Amino acid sequence: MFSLASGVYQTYMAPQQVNVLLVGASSVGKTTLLERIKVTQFQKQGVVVVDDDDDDSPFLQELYQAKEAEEEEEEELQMSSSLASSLPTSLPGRIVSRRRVVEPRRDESTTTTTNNNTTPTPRPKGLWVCPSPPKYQNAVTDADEEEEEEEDEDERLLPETTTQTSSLETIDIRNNSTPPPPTKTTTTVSPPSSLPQQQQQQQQQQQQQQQYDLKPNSRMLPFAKIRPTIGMNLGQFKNIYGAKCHIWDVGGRLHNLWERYYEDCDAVLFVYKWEEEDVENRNSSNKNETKKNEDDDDDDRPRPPTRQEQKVLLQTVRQNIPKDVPFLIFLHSWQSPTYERYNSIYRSTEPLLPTLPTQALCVGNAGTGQGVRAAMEWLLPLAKQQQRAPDKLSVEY
Ligand SMILES: Nc1nc2c(ncn2[C@@H]2O[C@H](COP(=O)(O)OP(=O)(O)OP(=O)(O)O)[C@@H](O)[C@H]2O)c(=O)[nH]1
Ligand SMILES: [Mg+2]
Repeated sequence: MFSLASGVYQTYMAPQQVNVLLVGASSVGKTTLLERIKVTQFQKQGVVVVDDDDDDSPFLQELYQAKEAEEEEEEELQMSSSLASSLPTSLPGRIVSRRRVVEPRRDESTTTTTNNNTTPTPRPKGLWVCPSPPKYQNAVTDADEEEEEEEDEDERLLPETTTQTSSLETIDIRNNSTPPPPTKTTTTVSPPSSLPQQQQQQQQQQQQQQQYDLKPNSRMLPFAKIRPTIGMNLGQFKNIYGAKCHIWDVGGRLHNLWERYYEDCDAVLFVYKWEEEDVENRNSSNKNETKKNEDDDDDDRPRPPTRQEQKVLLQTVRQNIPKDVPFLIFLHSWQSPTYERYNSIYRSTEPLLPTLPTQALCVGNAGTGQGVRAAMEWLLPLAKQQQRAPDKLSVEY
């Protein structure tokens, strides 16, 4: 009888569970992103579903307006560099996705070109640069949001001076043949004293920057407490966009074990660290200094990955994930991505741009939370939808 009742509950009433695989090269900020997600305020229910055919939907009108405004600002920027200071310094997040495809209206693109003898920024054909709705632009202050796991909450509210160590549940996957549920827990957190003081101060300053979509009374784990992942960190969330969500943050150095998760995941969040200058150039031009920094640093992190290394990893994961599984690339920019830099980011990352409706690209910053909510808002509802009707979006354009 009990099993019958539980079966009925599981089938009709229990929230859908979505397993998200969080991968990317070593030290690109995956665990930091997971920590940020823990303190981000999400909605419990699904979000507005964008109907691409409905030109009159308020969401699309908002997009058109945002695009017009953006192009006007681009023109002004080109005309006078002094105007740059009046632009917003940062945006909460943008998503490029084949799913929200709207061809630009002809009249819009022509107005931009005629007035100024300047060519508008080329956009990849059929792609939309989608800004987050304005309601996300300020940190959310709703007080009625229930918390997730109680234990998570306790950890976040610990005072900064606490000596308590573990806040990340890490699972050693090297000898396990299957992913969760967790079988072994180890600690990845160590006291911040192992980092040089100057570095700690810099990281603290970084974290004191504006925070986006932070849950009331929450504070993110300091960077200094985030250690390299040897195994897998499991993030469990009771309700994000109406789904029970498990996030599997698998360490970058164990990338040959990622494949164990491919079959069981419902969505992939690939973190790609974006920097103006490729690490490869920086390393070769400044080898001595890098060596010195490595010696100073007690952290046992490998050197940051080059663009090429990240692309190879990305390609490998993409090839092995079924096309109907939502795949979001989180372009992690450690400097808060500013308004003016978005276009250069998109241009220099063309190979990362989505080719399927189930793929998207989002620029963000795990340190400040910029873009994090937008990313999850795209990923989770789509993963839920795909679980129900897997073939709906898997057709190639
Ligand atoms: N300034 C800044 N530093 C960051 C940010 N995200 C991560 N970091 C730093 O980068 C370090 C590495 O980040 P992790 O989140 O551990 O990277 P990871 O991808 O999980 O690395 P592995 O576990 O080795 O695969 C952190 O300890 C932070 O010091 C960010 O948004 N801004
Ligand atoms: Mg990690």
